[in-house]
Amino acid sequence: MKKLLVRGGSGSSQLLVGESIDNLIAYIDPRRTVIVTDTTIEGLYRQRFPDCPTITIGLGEKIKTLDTVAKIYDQLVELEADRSSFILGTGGGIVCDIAGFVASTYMRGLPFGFVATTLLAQVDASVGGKNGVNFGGYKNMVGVFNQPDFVICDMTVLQSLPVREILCGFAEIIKHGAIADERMLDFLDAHQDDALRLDKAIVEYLVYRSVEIKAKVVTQDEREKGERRKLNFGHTFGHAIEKLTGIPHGEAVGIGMVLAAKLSAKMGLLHDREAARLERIIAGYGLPVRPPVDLAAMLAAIRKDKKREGDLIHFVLLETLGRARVEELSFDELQAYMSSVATN
Ligand SMILES: O=C(O)C(=O)C[C@@H](O)[C@H](O)[C@H](O)COP(=O)(O)O
Repeated sequence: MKKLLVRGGSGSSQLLVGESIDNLIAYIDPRRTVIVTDTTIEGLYRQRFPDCPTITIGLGEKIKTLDTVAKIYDQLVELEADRSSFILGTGGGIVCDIAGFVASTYMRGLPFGFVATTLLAQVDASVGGKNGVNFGGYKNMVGVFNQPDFVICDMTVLQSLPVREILCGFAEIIKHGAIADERMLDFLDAHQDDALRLDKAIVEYLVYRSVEIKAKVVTQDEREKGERRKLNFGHTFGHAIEKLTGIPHGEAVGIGMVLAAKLSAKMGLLHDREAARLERIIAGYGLPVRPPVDLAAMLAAIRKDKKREGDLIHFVLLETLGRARVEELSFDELQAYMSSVATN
């Protein structure tokens, strides 16, 4: 097991890559813990959870709402959870986002930790202290920055994931390579088959390296005033596509990264050959690369993005593979560049 640390304003978070869920008891006091999980994880791992009260929520992005949050508050009241309680979010990104938000707001905040059970949650969603829910159909519109005490990433639980879910995790891994480490892209290229069959050593390296990149950025800029914006590479188009089509987050981010790389090339930053290479890597990991909706619809959805300030949007571009930069673009500029970018 390898440990990393995220230092944030609200405290530090220990990231435990390769730790087993069977050692959970070393990190919590079961008498004070309430587990928040979903029906799939409860079915698969209930026997391995410590004996604690458990709140089980449904599945899918549609339940990531304030209604679900309110239902969890009701159950916490029922369980007489108080300020000495501890919330353990056990599941994928949706469970972690909701559980972290509930823990951060119930009685003005309880301590919490995560067991991240999907590849996407291990490399991204559970790390960095962004906890929140969707509102009005728009992604993560209501939330807080608040670090979990710990995140456990147990590699063995990944074996039970559906293929489509695993591929979504690879989208965020590729993103970390694209913004911060070209050698990681080389590695992803060279070890594609082993990575896709979840070879333990290969995947553990990719999870560790992703978390290392993310932990460094978040420690520098927890509240996303500058450097952290780069972690949103591919997410401006990605969130728009996710809202418009309902396809899974990682798939939408894969398409969003292809579009952002093409935009970077159109703006004279990234070489066309590099944009094409990134697209090839994304496609090689079984992810879609063409937007299933037209540009006008995506731009309309982007107008509601959190990164918009007036008529400007902070857009993450690539200068080269492994190096990102954030530019303020007006919607007119974005439309002008994108209308000459091939999207089919
Ligand atoms: O942690 C971050 O910061 C990120 O932007 C990582 C993203 O991959 C992640 O999906 C994040 O939750 C998106 O945040 P949002 O603020 O754009 O909703």
